[in-house]
Amino acid sequence: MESFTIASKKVLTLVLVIDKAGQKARNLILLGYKKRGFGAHLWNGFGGKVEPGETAHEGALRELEEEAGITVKSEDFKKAGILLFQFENDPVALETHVYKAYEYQGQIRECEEMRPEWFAFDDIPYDQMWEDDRIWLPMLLNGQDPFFGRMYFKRKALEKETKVAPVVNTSTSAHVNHSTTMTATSFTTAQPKSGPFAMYDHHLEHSLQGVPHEVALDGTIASFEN
Ligand SMILES: Nc1ncnc2c1[nH]c(=O)n2[C@H]1C[C@H](O)[C@@H](COP(=O)(O)OP(=O)(O)OP(=O)(O)O)O1
Repeated sequence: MESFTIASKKVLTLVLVIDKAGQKARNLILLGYKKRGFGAHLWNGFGGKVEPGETAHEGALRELEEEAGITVKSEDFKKAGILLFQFENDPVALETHVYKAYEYQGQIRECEEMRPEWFAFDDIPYDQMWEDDRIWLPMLLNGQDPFFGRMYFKRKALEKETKVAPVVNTSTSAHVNHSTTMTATSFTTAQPKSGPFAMYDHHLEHSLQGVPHEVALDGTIASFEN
């Protein structure tokens, strides 16, 4: 897979907060509707880039507070795995550290980037999420973690501008050229499913001896966190 070679990577975090309701009520997961930026118009966990000087654990807690308004005690925060996202013809991979929490403190609130909402486990909006989520999220919810996944994405064919057919104005019989141009943004808004990327391939490993801590540039696990 020549076009998926990694030269460098960015470290990101992704946090899933779960409310285990007990036997009678339904288990719930907190997702956020991303209002802007990378992955806009998709539901996702909370997270973002790890800042210089931060560990992934610290960055994940910070992003959860910024995006959902809640805090989690370090001891209630569990590493669920690493997902390495690679994009065709893009040498920068996204090494995403995934965490889960069953307890939290504070009031959940919306921010300018994310709109949080609880979903029952059997009502998760997978058709409005990144395509890889339906592969690993059920594993996380069933306690089949830690996992390590490599997900390969191809950019959808959006670079070329798409002309919409001219419209005939029947009242005047005039041929009005309303041809418009579809941009990546309008495509994403109209068809939120998987955003402007399509998943091309994936490899998922679990039952690892430890939780992956870092991924080497050749895509293999560099070290474990125990
Ligand atoms: N494919 C896929 N599946 C599931 N989750 C993700 C992906 N790709 C991703 O990037 N993500 C997650 C990982 C992060 O939680 C976010 C992306 O973070 P981003 O919004 O770019 O980071 P911030 O630091 O918040 O960004 P700005 O504040 O700088 O806009 O999506």
